Amino acid sequence: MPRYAQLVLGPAGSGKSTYCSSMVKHGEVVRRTINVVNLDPAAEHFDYPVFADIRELIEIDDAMDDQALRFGPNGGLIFCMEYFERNLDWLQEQLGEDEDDYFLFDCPGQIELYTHVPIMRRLVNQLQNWNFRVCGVFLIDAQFCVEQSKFLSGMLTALSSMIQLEIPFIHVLSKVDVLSKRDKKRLKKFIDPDVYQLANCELSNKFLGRYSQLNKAIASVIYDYSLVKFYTLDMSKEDSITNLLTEIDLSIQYGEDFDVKEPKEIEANEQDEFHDDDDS
Ligand SMILES: Nc1nc2c(ncn2[C@@H]2O[C@H](COP(=O)(O)OP(=O)(O)OP(=O)(O)O)[C@@H](O)[C@H]2O)c(=O)[nH]1
Ligand SMILES: [Mg+2]
Repeated sequence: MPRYAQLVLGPAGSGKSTYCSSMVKHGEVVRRTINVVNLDPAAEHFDYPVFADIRELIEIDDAMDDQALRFGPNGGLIFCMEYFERNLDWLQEQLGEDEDDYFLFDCPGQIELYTHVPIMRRLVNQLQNWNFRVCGVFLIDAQFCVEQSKFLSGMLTALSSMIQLEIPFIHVLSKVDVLSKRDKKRLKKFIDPDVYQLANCELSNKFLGRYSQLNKAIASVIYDYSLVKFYTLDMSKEDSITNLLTEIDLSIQYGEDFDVKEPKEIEANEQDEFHDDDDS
């Protein structure tokens, strides 16, 4: 039986850890076990029950306090992730070998990990060797959408991660509950955006107008990768979480391998329950 993994990605503060804890809570409601692994050596706070924590292997202070290394926060984080990459047997030990496990990996927000540093790609390869079906869930703070150029830059980061990791991706606009009614209406044009229209919309802005060729080129790259589908996540609505999890499960064919109960099996179970009721 395959195992299932979501790499929860996105810029710092986009809502990755909050997403993980809301998925765990949702799992409890629908009686599904969803485990979370913290992969952020610099994490200070999260409120989900952590199944495995990279900080038991190495944490950011180990790198930054070392007088010989003399790292700053970003260099220290990359150092920690390189150390993690050399010690993936630690992760294997933590994950165990149970079948049809479902894990969320709460990843660091540093962009370097998704542009040119190969660590996350190696992690994906290793998880796939351990029989995991892996997808990327990329969060962009919906408040980014107030300005098209910010939104386009968020999309480029998502595109870079897609190219780097070569796994199915679900793109999420997070923190929708924070938006005003007006901004929620404006959001519609970002869910299935006409990227060309977006790229051109700032021509009026004198400064940005000079970059119209660049914006058009960015738009065509994004369009070619059919990146433009976004899902919204409004934490205040249970069905928003349900719908998003359904899309993600589809992208990793979660549940396709469960043995479908034959009708007679279901009937027999119902009979048993029926008799049990009689005996009680
Ligand atoms: N209103 C609202 N606030 C949110 C939501 N998701 C996250 N936040 C807030 O946004 C801030 C950052 O959320 P985190 O979940 O820590 O973001 P993160 O991506 O894990 O951040 P890093 O680990 O630093 O990269 C916190 O103050 C959260 O309470 C949301 O859906 N709605
Ligand atoms: Mg976090």
